[in-house]
Amino acid sequence: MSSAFEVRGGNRLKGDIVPQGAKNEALQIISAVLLTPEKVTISNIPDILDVNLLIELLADIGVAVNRVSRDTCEFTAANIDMAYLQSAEFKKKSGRLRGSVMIAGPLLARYGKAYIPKPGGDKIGRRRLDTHIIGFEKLGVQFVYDTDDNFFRLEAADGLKGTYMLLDEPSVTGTANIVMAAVMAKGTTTIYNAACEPYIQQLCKMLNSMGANISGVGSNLITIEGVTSLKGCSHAMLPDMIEIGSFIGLAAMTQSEITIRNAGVEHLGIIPEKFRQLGIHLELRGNDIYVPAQDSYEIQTFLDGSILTMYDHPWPGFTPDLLSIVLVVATQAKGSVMIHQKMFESRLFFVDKLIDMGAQIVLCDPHRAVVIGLGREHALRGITMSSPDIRAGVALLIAALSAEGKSTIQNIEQIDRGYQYIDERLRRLGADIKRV
Ligand SMILES: CC(=O)N[C@H]1[C@@H](OP(=O)(O)OP(=O)(O)OC[C@H]2O[C@@H](n3ccc(=O)[nH]c3=O)[C@H](O)[C@@H]2O)O[C@H](CO)[C@@H](O)[C@@H]1O
Ligand SMILES: C=C(OP(=O)(O)O)C(=O)O
Repeated sequence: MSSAFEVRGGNRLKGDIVPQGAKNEALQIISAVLLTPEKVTISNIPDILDVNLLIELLADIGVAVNRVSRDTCEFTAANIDMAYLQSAEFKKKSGRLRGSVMIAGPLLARYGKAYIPKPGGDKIGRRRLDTHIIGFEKLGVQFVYDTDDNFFRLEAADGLKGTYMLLDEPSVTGTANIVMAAVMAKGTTTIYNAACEPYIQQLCKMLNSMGANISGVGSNLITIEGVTSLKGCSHAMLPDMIEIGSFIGLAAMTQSEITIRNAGVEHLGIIPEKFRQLGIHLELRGNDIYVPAQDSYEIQTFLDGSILTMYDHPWPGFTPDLLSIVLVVATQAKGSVMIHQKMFESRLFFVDKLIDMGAQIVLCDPHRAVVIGLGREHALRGITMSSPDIRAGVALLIAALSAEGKSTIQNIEQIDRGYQYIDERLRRLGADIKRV
């Protein structure tokens, strides 16, 4: 696969686009197939690098994988090769994605043992696993951590026992991991300060359909009554809300009229409102989102007239994964906004590329950037740049599509990790983009 996008900016795009199945839901759901020896059928799976890698990893461990169609897979985890989990190959492959960390919870539930090599994912700041490990410990797991290769060996010698726990922070993958570990623990597990975003809700819904007994779904207090075994099920992934937010931003930035079909609007929480705060018009039409072509958009101020701040917060707050998109869209707005990325400390450095393109941004510190919108007084100019992480990569792509002239975006594996056939789908909307 080639590794750069060549983009000629300035085209107004037009048409319909259907979001892919959600990447971050898929990573949880596909890990959960390890909880049963029975067949689990999963549909609306996005065809993206991270998800394909996780599927490959499961196949390596011994899960029978039958790809029924491009977006549907049957998984049967009847025989698991626990020895493989200590191999150099497993460590290497796991290190290529974040989601690999979530195979630990199900393995602990089923076999009382698991191994976590240093996970991959975006290099966007420290990404500690304390919430996962401390949660497992509370369930009766002992661990040994090898600092040389960042390898956790986990074992519940006396089995897992339900308990009350108050999480240090509402970690998304941490909550998923602990829930999966607890579904077959003895007795009742109560998790307070749990993450409660739609993907966690989807995971709990799936586990309940497999025979688990989870209540409090959608809240930050999850109660799990342990059961002895789980059975197979079918599950369909929600549309990817981060992709949906990216398309809203793309439409506004390129002055395009785009309809995002089957957007799962009831699961989007505060996302549409955040784009409206940037002055972007969008209409929810049934399950679709219609974004009209807009010559300009004006960032709102707070009620007292002071400059708007947009910051990330655990669900139902605004996801950190859309702050890079909001930031790039603000560069062509009228008005100013402070972007405050509270969760990750290295996610805003990509603004230097936007500044090179002509955007007016002050990076105050690693967490905060002030964007002074150009109000379309002049266009950004195309440059050659490299994509540092998945969302910054797409933010740069959006900038390039709106810019004057040619841009080259290198390191697009970062974008391919999370956006399915993105060049092909954007071309269908009229974008001038090719892989080189
Ligand atoms: C595979 C997957 O699903 N990845 C997502 C998941 O990562 P992941 O589950 O790894 O992220 P966590 O929820 O654990 O936390 C993300 C970061 O935010 C910090 N933190 C978290 C909660 C909090 O209240 N305060 C705080 O500072 C954590 O210390 C950590 O550095 O959730 C993140 C937060 O939505 C998203 O960016 C990732 O795309
Ligand atoms: C940070 C992200 O992904 P990961 O957790 O897989 O690195 C993301 O999806 O924006």
